[in-house]
Amino acid sequence: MAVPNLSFLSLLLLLLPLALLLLLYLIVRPRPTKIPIKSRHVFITGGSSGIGLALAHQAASEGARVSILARSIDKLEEAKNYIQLSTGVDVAVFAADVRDYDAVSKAVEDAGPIDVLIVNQGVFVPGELEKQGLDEVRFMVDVNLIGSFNMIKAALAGMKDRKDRGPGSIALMSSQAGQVGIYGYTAYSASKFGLRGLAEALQQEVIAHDIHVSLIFPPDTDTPGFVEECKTRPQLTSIIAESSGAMKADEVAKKALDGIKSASFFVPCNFEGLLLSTGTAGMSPQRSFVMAFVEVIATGVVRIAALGFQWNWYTSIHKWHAQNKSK
Ligand SMILES: NC(=O)C1=CN([C@@H]2O[C@H](COP(=O)(O)OP(=O)(O)OC[C@H]3O[C@@H](n4cnc5c(N)ncnc54)[C@H](OP(=O)(O)O)[C@@H]3O)[C@@H](O)[C@H]2O)C=CC1
Ligand SMILES: CCCCCCCCCCCCCCCC(=O)[C@@H](N)CO
Repeated sequence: MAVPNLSFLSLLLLLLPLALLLLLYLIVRPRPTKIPIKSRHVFITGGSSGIGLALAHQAASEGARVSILARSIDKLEEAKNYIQLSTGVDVAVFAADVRDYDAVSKAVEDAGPIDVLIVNQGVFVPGELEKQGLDEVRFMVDVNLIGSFNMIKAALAGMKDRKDRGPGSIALMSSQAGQVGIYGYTAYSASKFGLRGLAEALQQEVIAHDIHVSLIFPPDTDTPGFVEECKTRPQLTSIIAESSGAMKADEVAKKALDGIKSASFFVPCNFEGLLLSTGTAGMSPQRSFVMAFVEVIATGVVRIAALGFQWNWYTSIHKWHAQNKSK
């Protein structure tokens, strides 16, 4: 009697996950798709430094027509020369501040219709809110969040009008601090969490036009901006951010471009990022039925890991305060 029961049980154990996989395969929306890069117009904001420059270099190497936008014309020219020397590709440069809608509109108009828009510009001034001026708070929200609205708003009509030029992409550079709030990043995290709401709503609005939204979540990344940030970063911010290690700009750019090409909505960049994306999947769209399966199966365990990280971070915070009573 025990033998048929056992084989029935193992059959069930095999069939249940298969049935779940089949169900998820049938229901995941939007449907998976691919975004080609070669011979297409890739427009990158903040493309003169760090992650944006690495993205511009990578896209140019893959045969894209690349445009970069940032404020400083000197840094733009330097980036242009560097990419020209190492890939032979001539990159178009546009000097504009993303906070200036008219300037950004003019740049988009001059650049011509965009196939892949990478909204990557960002500023980060770390510090406890109590010590931070509201001008600094506004600066981060303006550049990181409102600047992204300006950019998308300026490019959207032209992108929808692509006709038969193939699927389009709008990618937003968030941060792991846009998935979990981190000490010293009240304004920065708020600006990056804002991008998630923007991205989720926008994806629903542009899917009928074959435009696909990606949200990229890098950990600390070695860039000129990061070197600057580290000069004033609170010790506790560094202690907590270290949980996810650090990456090179080229590594982040590669992950980001791969994520854009596979039209992934969430684009984590390292293993901790994969855990973080699984743990914060919530109501975000998921195109991959395999990743959806991982999310469904792993959510409980990942939540335990998340609580473990919070335990560790709060322990560090209490310890730090005990050792620095005067501050
Ligand atoms: N480095 C890191 O640790 C991480 C970075 N990120 C995010 O990645 C993105 C890029 O960061 P990173 O490469 O480190 O930054 P960098 O400071 O190295 O480069 C920032 C780029 O954005 C441009 N930029 C800044 N402000 C504006 C503005 N108002 N209008 C137009 N362009 C602007 C800069 O040029 P210019 O100054 O001439 O305008 C530059 O090209 C940011 O969104 C950041 O939040 C996410 C996670 C980690
Ligand atoms: C469920 C388990 C999760 C496990 C992993 C959690 C690790 C989170 C670490 C967050 C680090 C945030 C760094 C932000 C970097 C950044 O954006 C600044 N350098 C400014 O640019």
